[in-house]
Amino acid sequence: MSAPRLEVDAVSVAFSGLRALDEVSFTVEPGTVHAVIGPNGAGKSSLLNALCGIYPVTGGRILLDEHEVTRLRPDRVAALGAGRTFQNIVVSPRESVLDNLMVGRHRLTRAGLVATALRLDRREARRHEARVREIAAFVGLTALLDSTAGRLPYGDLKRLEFARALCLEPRLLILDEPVAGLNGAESRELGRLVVAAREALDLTVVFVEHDMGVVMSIADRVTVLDFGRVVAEGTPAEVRRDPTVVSAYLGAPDEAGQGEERTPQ
Ligand SMILES: Nc1ncnc2c1ncn2[C@@H]1O[C@H](COP(=O)(O)OP(=O)(O)OP(=O)(O)O)[C@@H](O)[C@H]1O
Repeated sequence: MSAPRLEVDAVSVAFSGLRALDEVSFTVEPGTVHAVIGPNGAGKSSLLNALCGIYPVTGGRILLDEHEVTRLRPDRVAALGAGRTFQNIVVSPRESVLDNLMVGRHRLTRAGLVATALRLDRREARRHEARVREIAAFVGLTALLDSTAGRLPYGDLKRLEFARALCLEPRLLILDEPVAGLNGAESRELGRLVVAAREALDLTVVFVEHDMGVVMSIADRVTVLDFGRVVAEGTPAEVRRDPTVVSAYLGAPDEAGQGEERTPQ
């Protein structure tokens, strides 16, 4: 299975009168890394939740290749190959890193989560564990596989979440603020891993991120949201120069040169 094309066509999401997304359209070409940026409350998380079937879409269409996923339940969207991480880390703190990653495999097991919980057929379990170990090595978690997830430093937890999304064997990888809270070196490393995963696993990637350094260095294209609408789209260089983006989001440097924008790396 190859990297899919994602088409978001005039998608709206509303909460009791509030339009979190207002006819948002953009296309993510197969095998590309696409960033969604915008100020707080712009609708970025609502967009990811709409893509995954978590938030009901009130208008428009979402297509993953030829499949319309607009009104599918989250498990059906996942079955078509969408795997994601969340803004707030969601791991089982008392379980080991390995067990947290094995849970990421449940979509791929014959009977789903119940079988995972009840213990898989031995041979199938060994096959899944071997794959999980490969992914852990790819993300640099091998030495931590037996560690209790709840005791990991924040940077390792973020990598665990990323690895768990990869364990779903997604074709479309959706990341909500993958580097939030990480220091510069950790952010660059995770950014590098996203690009490496895209290449090694033939993925299409959509991510929301506030760290402009990472956005500018790993995204092929960027969609900018403000008040639930697309205000700009283009390559990182184009978006960076767009006057609407500079005033709405990046922040023009003030007279003392203390603008909000973070320097791309
Ligand atoms: N479940 C919900 N119920 C009601 N309103 C919601 C819900 N989720 C989001 N909203 C509203 O929709 C708008 C967009 O929120 P959203 O979380 O998508 O923005 P965001 O761009 O992800 O912000 P941030 O960068 O702070 O995460 C906001 O006004 C928010 O209050």
